[in-house]
Amino acid sequence: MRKEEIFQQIRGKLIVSCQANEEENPFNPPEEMTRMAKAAAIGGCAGFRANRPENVRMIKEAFPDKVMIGIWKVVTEGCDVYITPTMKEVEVLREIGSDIIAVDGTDRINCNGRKAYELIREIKETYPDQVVMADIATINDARHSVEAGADIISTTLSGYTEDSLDRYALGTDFDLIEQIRKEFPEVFINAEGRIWTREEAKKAYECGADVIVVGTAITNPMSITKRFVDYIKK
Ligand SMILES: CC(=O)N[C@H](C=O)[C@@H](O)[C@H](O)[C@H](O)COP(=O)(O)O
Repeated sequence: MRKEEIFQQIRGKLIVSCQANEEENPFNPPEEMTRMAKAAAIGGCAGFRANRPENVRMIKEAFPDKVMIGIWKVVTEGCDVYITPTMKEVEVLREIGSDIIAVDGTDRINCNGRKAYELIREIKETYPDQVVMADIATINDARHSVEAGADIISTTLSGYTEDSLDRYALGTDFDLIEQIRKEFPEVFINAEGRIWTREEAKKAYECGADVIVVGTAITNPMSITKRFVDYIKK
């Protein structure tokens, strides 16, 4: 899919992140995750975000016309960067039908000793037509990622990096969406991370997002249950 076509298909819509990374999660097998994706498709989502080749492949095969954001989380000891960290993962995700590939766009040091956002430039130099989403945590990350050539800036990592940990408790990072929109009026923004309600989804758009990704609140019954259980215990 071409970039313009992708943007047109997802602008103003909902993308559902279909991930069940915990071993004990009953939706962990790709067949189960694809079933979850089917439910999201029937509900009207415009695309998916999926982790690991087996999930990306199976969901894309089931829904070839919907936009797929492919990621591959690889955890390396002693390294904070885990979302699609190197070209090796990028090559595979491209092969199996990721319309968009999301990578870490922070300035943290990757397992290969380079800053994470530098991978964006490498992807764009090797595959100029590949649409790249930069998962960032701060406005500084957004600056680096835009300069490196990212097509989409996503708030995914706000609240999860050392320099943004204080954002976690605040829920969706609306301030960051606004900051990015103000500084980069033309950039395509994805709001992602801790969107739990329809009101928050709407607000993300009002703050300047072009698209939103919702994960846990839709596709993780384990976390949804725990949230209720913890709350009524209080
Ligand atoms: C920080 C990190 O690794 N985020 C991941 C990125 O793919 C996923 O674990 C999230 O579920 C996804 O971003 C959607 O967010 P939420 O589940 O909050 O709607």
